[in-house]
Amino acid sequence: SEEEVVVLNFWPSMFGARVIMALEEKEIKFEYKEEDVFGQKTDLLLQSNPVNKKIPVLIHNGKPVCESNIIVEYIDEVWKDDKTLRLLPSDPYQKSQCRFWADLIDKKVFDAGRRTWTKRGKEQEEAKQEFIEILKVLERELGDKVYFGGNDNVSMVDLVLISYYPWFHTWETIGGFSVEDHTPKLMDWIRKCLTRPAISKSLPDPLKIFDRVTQIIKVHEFF
Ligand SMILES: N[C@@H](CCC(=O)N[C@@H](CSO)C(=O)NCC(=O)O)C(=O)O
Repeated sequence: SEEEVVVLNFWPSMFGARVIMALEEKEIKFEYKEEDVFGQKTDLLLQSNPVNKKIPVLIHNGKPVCESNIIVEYIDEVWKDDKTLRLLPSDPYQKSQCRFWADLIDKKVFDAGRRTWTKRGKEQEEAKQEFIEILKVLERELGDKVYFGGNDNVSMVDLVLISYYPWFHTWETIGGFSVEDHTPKLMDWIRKCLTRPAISKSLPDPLKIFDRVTQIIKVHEFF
């Protein structure tokens, strides 16, 4: 087809991963462009996202879309026919709940997770507790469903939360805890998501992330 879809990404990014997973789950062809966001940003990135200068950016027929969850909704709206997976419900109320959980995850999981490796002592302990607490809230929300999106397919909420999974190993190792111990049913959901090729092939390798973080800690002498 004449559609041109380009994604500007940075391989460890949970925000970029959910955009890639959305494209893969909906079987949309796209061109992947890696950005060295903490080094030299390309002119394409600076022109495509002049306000925040961040990845991910989706460029659809030359038009840039920024902010990961806005990109996922755009993808869901633009590519929708009866044989394409829908990532958000069409019912306004159900859609509002989907947005609520995606927003909560990006507020809480990102912040607490990051502090499990950037803080030490009491602050690290607090971050660990917060992280485990939000996972428990999410495990309760999942309940007996297979996915957050229901029993047969993933939704935007599943993609947003699973996009953090590659970071769990780092947070558990540095933080000294195990997600499995606290939220076994959420671990089952993770394993279920990872059986989906569109998800497993789009997520960065947890060990590569761990290596990168340990390098950052050494270089910045965080502690
Ligand atoms: N709210 C945005 C966050 C994107 C972001 O932080 N991108 C980071 C890389 S991943 O951590 C980024 O591009 N940072 C470059 C910079 O801050 O200059 C979204 O959801 O898309």
